[in-house]
Amino acid sequence: MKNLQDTIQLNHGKAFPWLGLGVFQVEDGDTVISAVEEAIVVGYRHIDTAAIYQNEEGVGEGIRRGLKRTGLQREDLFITSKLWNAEQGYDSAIAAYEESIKKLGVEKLDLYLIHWPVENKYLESWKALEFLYHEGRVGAIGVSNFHIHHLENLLKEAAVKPAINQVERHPRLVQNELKSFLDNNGIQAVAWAPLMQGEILHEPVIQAIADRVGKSVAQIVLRWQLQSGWATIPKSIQAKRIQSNADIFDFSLTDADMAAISALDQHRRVGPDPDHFDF
Ligand SMILES: NC(=O)C1=CN([C@@H]2O[C@H](COP(=O)(O)OP(=O)(O)OC[C@H]3O[C@@H](n4cnc5c(N)ncnc54)[C@H](OP(=O)(O)O)[C@@H]3O)[C@@H](O)[C@H]2O)C=CC1
Ligand SMILES: O=C1CO[C@H](CO)[C@@H](O)[C@@H]1O
Repeated sequence: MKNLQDTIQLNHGKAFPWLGLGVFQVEDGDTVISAVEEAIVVGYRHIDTAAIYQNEEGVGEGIRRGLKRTGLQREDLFITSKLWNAEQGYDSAIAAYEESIKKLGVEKLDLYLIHWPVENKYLESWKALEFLYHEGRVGAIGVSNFHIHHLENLLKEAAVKPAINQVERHPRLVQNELKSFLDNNGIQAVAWAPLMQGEILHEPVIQAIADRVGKSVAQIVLRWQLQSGWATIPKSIQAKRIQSNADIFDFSLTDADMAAISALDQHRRVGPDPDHFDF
């Protein structure tokens, strides 16, 4: 990937940007409106939200303002939202999708994800997402927080393969086994908490690479994500960081840098393990 507008061809749906803006814990209203608008102005083309973030209305307004300022069209952007756990099931998933697009003020989403693999519910929810996809009401469908065993179970039943699996991934949780499984099945890997929600930003091994390359630790970590084949969605509400997190296309990490960062793996999560999440 050479620039911020570079994309990945998913197994279905439209071209998917390598880098997007995440908006978890971003307050609805002015804060999320400004962050989304700023991101679009500096060149982001993907916004990742979820019903549970309770900011879809502000995200929609930020998108409209960003489009106005840049002269871009809705189809130039990639918008993702997610089905919350309480709404899993066939009819409830369809109703939740309708609610999300209404709040965002868009005709359809480019990608709708099952947020967590709620046991005994996610297969039924997937059938609802397949229905929306076959009807042309959503551009692509995918999953989030699915372990290999959830995916194996889903793939046995699915008529449409998930386009992506969005999971926690950073230098303390490298997820190589899952990545190989996704590669073998043509499913794109997407990293959430790519900066470990800030926890990885003082790591000396990465700091040394950052000093040598002349980039920040955050930029090195985000570059490591992309160079290892993971698309990603860092969150920031600060204009300078939104900008600098996207300024990662003018350098490359060496194989030794990549290996040194991956060697920091401790299989450590900042979020819940999908197998033990209290739904
Ligand atoms: N599918 C799922 O279950 C989940 C999905 N997600 C998605 O992934 C996105 C990213 O993950 P998230 O949990 O937000 O964590 P991130 O790893 O993106 O970290 C965000 C934190 O890092 C700070 N930060 C961002 N950039 C910099 C920088 N350059 N220098 C220093 N600090 C920085 C932010 O603060 P500030 O804003 O002040 O800059 C914020 O506190 C979410 O926003 C959401 O869209 C997240 C969790 C679960
Ligand atoms: O995306 C996420 C962030 O918000 C949720 C909780 O409120 C998490 O469960 C989820 O993974």
